[in-house]
Amino acid sequence: MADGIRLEKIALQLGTKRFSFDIAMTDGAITAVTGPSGSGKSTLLNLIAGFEIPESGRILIVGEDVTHAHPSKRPISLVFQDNNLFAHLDLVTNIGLGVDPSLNLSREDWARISQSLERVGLSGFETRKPGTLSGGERQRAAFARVLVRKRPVLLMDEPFAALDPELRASMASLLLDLHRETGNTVVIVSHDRAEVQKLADVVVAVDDGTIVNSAANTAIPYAR
Ligand SMILES: Nc1ncnc2c1ncn2[C@@H]1O[C@H](COP(=O)(O)OP(=O)(O)OP(=O)(O)O)[C@@H](O)[C@H]1O
Repeated sequence: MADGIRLEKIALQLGTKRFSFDIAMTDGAITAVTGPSGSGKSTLLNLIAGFEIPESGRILIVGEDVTHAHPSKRPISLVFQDNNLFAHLDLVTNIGLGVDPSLNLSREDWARISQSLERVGLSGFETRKPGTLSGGERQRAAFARVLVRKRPVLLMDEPFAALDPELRASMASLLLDLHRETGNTVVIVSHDRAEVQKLADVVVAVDDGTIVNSAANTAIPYAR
């Protein structure tokens, strides 16, 4: 199968910590990244997103070498722990910027933005600024932006960590719906075993700055 994301002989040092990654993630699959705290899971996502540049090696996304490309030039959407929402802008504007950075949006685009807020349970929050939301609401707003952006690659770092179990499960189902609709390549860092089982096609284990295991999720796929 084609590679959605490929990290070829990547080497990076941050402070005293050395990282080396060499892995191919299948196009159109959901890859869960697991491992102990401090093992390098976020660093792996930061490399793919372009927030860290490797000292050597190459990063390819859907076949294109993006090793030195600016994060905004990579075909990815992100839901990271800090949500990447602009504090001074309301939610519809934050999500609208995800569709078009110059906010040149059609009536249909605005309708899709409202629908995405509705899908994550944030109807009526359109004019709220991120600072007035709870941590879980901010995570859901960041996910609403992903729903309208529809990029081929989605990177998520503990996206639902601040949510209670019920909401967490419903956001995981929404992620699966999006994945089935778009066939996107998803990389999700998660500590939640049930979530990994439910979502992942492949589970990658990171330890001490490198990948120590990569295997198909043994959960019965039809149970997803
Ligand atoms: N800019 C930096 N300078 C120095 N050390 C760093 C830097 N960024 C990350 N590290 C270190 O690299 C290691 C891996 O960090 P990373 O955030 O990738 O871990 P993680 O597996 O995502 O952890 P967690 O599950 O706790 O979020 C940690 O020991 C961290 O302190």
